[in-house]
Amino acid sequence: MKVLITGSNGLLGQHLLPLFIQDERYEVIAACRGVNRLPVQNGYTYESVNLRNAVSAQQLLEKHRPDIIIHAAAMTQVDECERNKDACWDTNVTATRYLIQAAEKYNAHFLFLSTDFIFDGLEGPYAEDAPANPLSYYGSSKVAAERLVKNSKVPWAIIRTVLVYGTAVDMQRSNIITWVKNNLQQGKKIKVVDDQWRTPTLVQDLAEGCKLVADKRSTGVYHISGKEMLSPYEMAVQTAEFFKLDQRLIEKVNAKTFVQPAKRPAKTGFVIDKAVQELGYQPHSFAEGLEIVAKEIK
Ligand SMILES: NC(=O)C1=CN([C@@H]2O[C@H](COP(=O)(O)OP(=O)(O)OC[C@H]3O[C@@H](n4cnc5c(N)ncnc54)[C@H](OP(=O)(O)O)[C@@H]3O)[C@@H](O)[C@H]2O)C=CC1
Ligand SMILES: Cc1cn([C@H]2C[C@H](O)[C@@H](COP(=O)(O)OP(=O)(O)O[C@H]3O[C@@H](C)C(=O)[C@@H](O)[C@H]3O)O2)c(=O)[nH]c1=O
Repeated sequence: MKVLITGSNGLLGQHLLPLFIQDERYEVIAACRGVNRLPVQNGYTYESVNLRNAVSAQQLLEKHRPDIIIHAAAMTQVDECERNKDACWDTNVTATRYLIQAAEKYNAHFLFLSTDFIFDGLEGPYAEDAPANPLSYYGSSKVAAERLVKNSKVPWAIIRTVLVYGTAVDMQRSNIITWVKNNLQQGKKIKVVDDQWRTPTLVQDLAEGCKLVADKRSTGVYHISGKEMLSPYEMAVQTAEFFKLDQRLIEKVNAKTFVQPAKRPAKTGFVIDKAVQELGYQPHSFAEGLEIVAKEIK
């Protein structure tokens, strides 16, 4: 069984690869732009490709004809997406369309990664059937890409997740744990909001959720996230406590004073009952997640 993982240099991609490489049922193709940044360099095929290029995307699938495509590649810097809408659309929507068109030629199973940012955050936590109403351009691009997936002719699954944390090699963007830890360790003050709510997701749990969907060839929409609802402020305090760092450096702010270029939905978070019941998905708690991340950082 051939599986293609796009965005393999990214936070999720770097944790998906080892899961599939160690499962001898799968032949793994990793695809990303630029050089392969993965620490493990054998046991799979790496393809350097810019998925915004239609011919490259087409040729990637024609060459390998993967049975399963896990499309994790995206432009994930939400504020950058607001400032550079064309790049955001080209990467998150147009590249997805190219892959779907190529997959339809031989009916590959298409697994698409999406986000809680498709919701407006007025009524979280959200189940899979909640109506989308994105506040950011990034969120809108994911709504558009989901629509392409849902209207495609291939068997598809959409995995939505929330505020992913963990470590990876050469991460292009920090995440809440590494951001809080690095700043406090350097004695820097940080302003953290206490009026946004998320169900933060350990990257290993998200990777496991994707593997469950792939193994079972499940189709439909699944919410795969952590199980606890926390504010970034609570996450920051728990991170400081865990790493024995100075909590006085954490200044509690709210959306009135803390403004980012792209509007964030206030209260998202996911109801994960469907994934638990249908897939056997079982995420770690945030405290367990901190333990796991701490072991990786050492
Ligand atoms: N992180 C989070 O909190 C959440 C993530 N998600 C979704 O999960 C998925 C994975 O996220 P995550 O791993 O954190 O994202 P990352 O930003 O860590 O990784 C995304 C990867 O996609 C690659 N990529 C971007 N543009 C292209 C392109 N044109 N051609 C080929 N590769 C490209 C990037 O390459 P390069 O390394 O060169 O930049 C990067 O390796 C994404 O679809 C994201 O929207 C959903 C909710 C939350
Ligand atoms: C940078 C920063 C963030 N925060 C809060 C805001 C937010 O709730 C949380 C994370 O903020 P960031 O801007 O780092 O991350 P953000 O862009 O909000 O993360 C999003 O990424 C995309 C890919 C997704 O799909 C979403 O699920 C979500 O994970 O931390 C602060 O309170 N203070 C700060 O200085």
